Amino acid sequence: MEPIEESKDTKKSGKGNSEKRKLEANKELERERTKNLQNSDMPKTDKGETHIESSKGVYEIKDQLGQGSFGAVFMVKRESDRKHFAMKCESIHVKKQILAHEARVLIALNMLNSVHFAELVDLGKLKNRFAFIVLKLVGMNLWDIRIRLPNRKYTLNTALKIGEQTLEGIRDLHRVGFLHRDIKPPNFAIGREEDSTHHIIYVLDFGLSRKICSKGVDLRSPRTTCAFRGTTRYAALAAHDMREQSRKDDIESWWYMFAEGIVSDLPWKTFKGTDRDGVKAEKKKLRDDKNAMKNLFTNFGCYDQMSAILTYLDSLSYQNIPDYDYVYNQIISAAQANGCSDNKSVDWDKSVDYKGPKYKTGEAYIVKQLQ
Ligand SMILES: Nc1ncnc2c1ncn2[C@@H]1O[C@H](COP(=O)(O)OP(=O)(O)OP(=O)(O)O)[C@@H](O)[C@H]1O
Repeated sequence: MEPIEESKDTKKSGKGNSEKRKLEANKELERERTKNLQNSDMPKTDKGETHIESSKGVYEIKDQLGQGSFGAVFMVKRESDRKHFAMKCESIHVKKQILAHEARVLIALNMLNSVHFAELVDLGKLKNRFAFIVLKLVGMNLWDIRIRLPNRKYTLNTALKIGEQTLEGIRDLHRVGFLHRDIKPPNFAIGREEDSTHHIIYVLDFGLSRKICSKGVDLRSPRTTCAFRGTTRYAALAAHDMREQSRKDDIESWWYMFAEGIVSDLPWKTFKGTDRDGVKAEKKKLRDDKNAMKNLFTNFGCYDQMSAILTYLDSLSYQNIPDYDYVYNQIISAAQANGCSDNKSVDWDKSVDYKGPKYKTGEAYIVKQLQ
């Protein structure tokens, strides 16, 4: 699989080469040590630790679904009703504990009743080992779906429907007062056929999310400088410039992800995650050189709309709340121009009409009672 070059949460260093190498080697050792500690904190199914208990119920650990810097994610079965869920476990040896933060974001989102977020069903702790949250189980992520398609390409109809749902998901996250700050295809997944949610797209992973609203304040004041947050390929220009991100920057990252869904290969596809300046230059070129934008989208019949969205996003400043409905209307305009009807099937389920959720226009931008 072609990996997405990651570049998260780092600061550029002005150190000399040998010092840098030494630092890197030490960091690598430390990472290895922490990873071993973290692994030993996780449930030990091979040693008979097959059940995890919370105050609400008992979960049998089935398969491991994924691993991250935090610990691991398991598929579990709830004993009481034999339903399957995902259990995300965070070792106590993780330096930056984020699970409690993720749980807070999910609780706010569950109150919103948006379809785009996995329900948080339980949470708990195993003393001196790990904390866990239990979530609705979702299906394949958008990255894995695309790279399994012929020529790793979505049809335009599918790319536009994904654009519509992911935009709505991000808007809803903003409505409860959080930025995501790591918008990328692996952080969105479809639901599962078993519970008929496989046409719904869910937003995952709130590890880098940041609370931007508090009582009576629609947006926190920006810090003068920030560490880079996000993934180079999809990072907004503000993130490249180490500036504070706001709602518009999540939507700019969404634009790069959306554009990739349409054309498959972004001009900076082969750049390494560490080459942030190179990627930034390519992103700037899309703005400065009309032909670059034209060449990217003309064959896909949506140059006007993609160009209009990016021009609009670039006109926004830190404080502005984006007009999500305007962006959505551009997607609809592209769909109409290219004969993509509302129920035309999507690439991951070709045999039936599409029955995914429709974007709801006119929603309140900020849900005050959730702040
Ligand atoms: N609700 C879920 N249902 C099914 N699988 C899940 C669920 N949540 C997470 N996973 C799986 O676990 C993996 C890691 O989870 P998640 O994306 O939340 O962690 P992460 O913080 O992104 O990890 P990383 O450190 O790699 O960024 C996902 O890629 C996915 O495969």
